[in-house]
Amino acid sequence: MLRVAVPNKGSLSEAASAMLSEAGYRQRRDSRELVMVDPDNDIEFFFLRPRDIAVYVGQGTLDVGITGRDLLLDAKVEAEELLPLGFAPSTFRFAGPVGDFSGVEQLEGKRLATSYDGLLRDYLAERGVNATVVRLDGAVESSVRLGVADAIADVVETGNTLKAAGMEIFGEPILKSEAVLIRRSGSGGAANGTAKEIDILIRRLQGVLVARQYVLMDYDIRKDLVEDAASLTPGLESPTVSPLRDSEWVAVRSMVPKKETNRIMDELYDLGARAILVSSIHACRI
Ligand SMILES: Nc1ncnc2c1ncn2[C@@H]1O[C@H](COP(=O)(O)OP(=O)(O)OP(=O)(O)O)[C@@H](O)[C@H]1O
Ligand SMILES: O=P(O)(O)OC[C@H]1O[C@H](OP(=O)(O)OP(=O)(O)O)[C@H](O)[C@@H]1O
Ligand SMILES: [Mg+2]
Repeated sequence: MLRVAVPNKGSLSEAASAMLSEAGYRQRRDSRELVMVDPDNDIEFFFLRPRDIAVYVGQGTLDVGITGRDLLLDAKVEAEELLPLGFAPSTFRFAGPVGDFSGVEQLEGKRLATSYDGLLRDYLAERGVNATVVRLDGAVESSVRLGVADAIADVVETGNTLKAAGMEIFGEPILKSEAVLIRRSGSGGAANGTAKEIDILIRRLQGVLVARQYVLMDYDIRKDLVEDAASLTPGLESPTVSPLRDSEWVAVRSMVPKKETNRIMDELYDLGARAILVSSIHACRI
């Protein structure tokens, strides 16, 4: 039975369970449940703190897990990313009181508060900056006002928390993060059964990602324009072209990135396509 770690609380929890449900796995109904078996899929879910998930997976206690890329790298464990999952995007950045800092080099000798000290120490060491790292559990934005630090390194999503604390970001982003599926490093040679189960999980999650990112587009076009139309909607492999009763025309079906739906419809219409229909993809295997 495959053992999978899922975030039990915080920014990743709901979206992770939603994605697993969409991929056809049973998820817990009560947020206090710590373990849940999905017998139909021969898989067991363990609901854990996202920060700890890398530790369990790194130790090999659990086969795979969902956590943040930033949390994975901060934990410094023997675990690696298998698949980015496209939710919980964030950036790990420096911030300080408005006007105080403009670059990382100004951090020499300063005190920096963060909840991600592993990530921050690596970054400072790579750039040869000597600063004191103050490890805090959360509400890091308050540390400067309260005199514990001169600047911070923290997760920024909308930037609203920083703004409310009278701070601004400076320097290049330290890390761009999102939720990721992880496994123990070098477990490519895992027991055959487990490797196969992990492959199925990955394929199912990829199916959800594609269903979320693509739509299905159908349209009719005159036969002589089909090559131009196909270059607008190349699809993943190649568009399906079917004959119509009117032999001058064909019907085309293709997958299109959801974000580009309207631009592509406009361009197809200008080209001469008609009856352009868009439908969502419920599930798929690529
Ligand atoms: N606005 C956000 N605040 C915090 N983490 C976020 C945010 N958006 C995305 N994330 C990502 O979520 C993960 C952190 O999840 P975690 O549950 O530890 O934090 P949290 O939501 O701040 O929970 P808590 O503060 O209650 O522990 C990281 O990978 C982080 O990059
Ligand atoms: O850029 P924003 O959209 O404002 O989001 C980022 C903020 O959200 C998180 O805090 P959280 O609410 O988890 O509190 P915490 O600091 O106690 O973890 C994070 O640590 C930042 O403070
Ligand atoms: Mg937090």
